[in-house]
Amino acid sequence: MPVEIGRDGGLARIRFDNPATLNALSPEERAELAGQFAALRHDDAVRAVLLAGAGTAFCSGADVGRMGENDLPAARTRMQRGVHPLVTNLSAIEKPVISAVRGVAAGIGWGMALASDFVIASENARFSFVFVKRGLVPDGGALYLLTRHIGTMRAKEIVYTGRTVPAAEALELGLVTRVVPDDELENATAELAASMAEGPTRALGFAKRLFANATGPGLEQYLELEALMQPQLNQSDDYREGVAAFREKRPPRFIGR
Ligand SMILES: CC(C)(COP(=O)(O)OP(=O)(O)OC[C@H]1O[C@@H](n2cnc3c(N)ncnc32)[C@H](O)[C@@H]1OP(=O)(O)O)[C@@H](O)C(=O)NCCC(=O)NCCSC(=O)/C=C1/CC=CC=CO1
Repeated sequence: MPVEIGRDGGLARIRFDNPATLNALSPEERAELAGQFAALRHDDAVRAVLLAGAGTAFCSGADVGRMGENDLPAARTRMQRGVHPLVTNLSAIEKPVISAVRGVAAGIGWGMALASDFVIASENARFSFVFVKRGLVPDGGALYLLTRHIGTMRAKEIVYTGRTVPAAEALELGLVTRVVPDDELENATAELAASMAEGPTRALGFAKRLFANATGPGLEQYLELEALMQPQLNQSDDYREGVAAFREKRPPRFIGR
């Protein structure tokens, strides 16, 4: 199973486990994960959640090998049923969620980390919204979350270039909670997760809901707009080229439509 679920007292652990693709997620795995997030939300025995990746990466986002084209209605349905529940169900877990990021966190992989309450990164962690390189906009609420964390000006530079943000810069920007040496990542996150799992779960959950409503309109409203745009890009020549370029291991040659 490429997504592993484990329990340790009040702590639920989720591990993305497909190291050959840097833990990319297929559509089926995204659906499975969204279901797991919904279950964790309603499980009173769960008091904190830890997300991590197997091997050298956190998660490289959607499996590009599985990225194809859909007609407009199908692409919209896929966004609303297959991508958005991942981030809405994760954000709706009213318990502390901790992401332990080693190596790559890209695309929806970074989106899930951004939707967490704590991001503990190892010194080799690197974050990127590669969407622009595939001719797409960031989805799963990534742009919304990034803007809330660092403001529009800095978010635009990261989104428009699709560049990689190394751990040290992510810390400076306020995109991660802490950076630790690689060999301390497990201990640092286990300690934090254990203390959160022993916390006043209800108060922490309410604080989380207040944070979600502290600035601007809600994530769900934003996602409606996203679901109008990404399906249109899914039909474009530049999307086709972006996916082909990744598969053929060459830079994309975009034509602007
Ligand atoms: C920048 C990278 C993340 C890391 O680069 P690097 O460290 O040089 O590692 P690579 O050599 O490129 O990768 C090692 C192997 O893993 C395979 N791989 C990596 N990422 C993926 C992936 N996402 N899907 C499938 N396979 C992947 C890679 O091919 C290598 O395998 P081989 O050794 O056999 O060749 C870089 O890897 C990279 O850019 N990866 C792709 C990132 C990406 O485009 N993610 C998807 C973004 S879109 C998204 O997340 C979500 C959605 C939701 C659904 C629908 C539509 C859009 O978006």
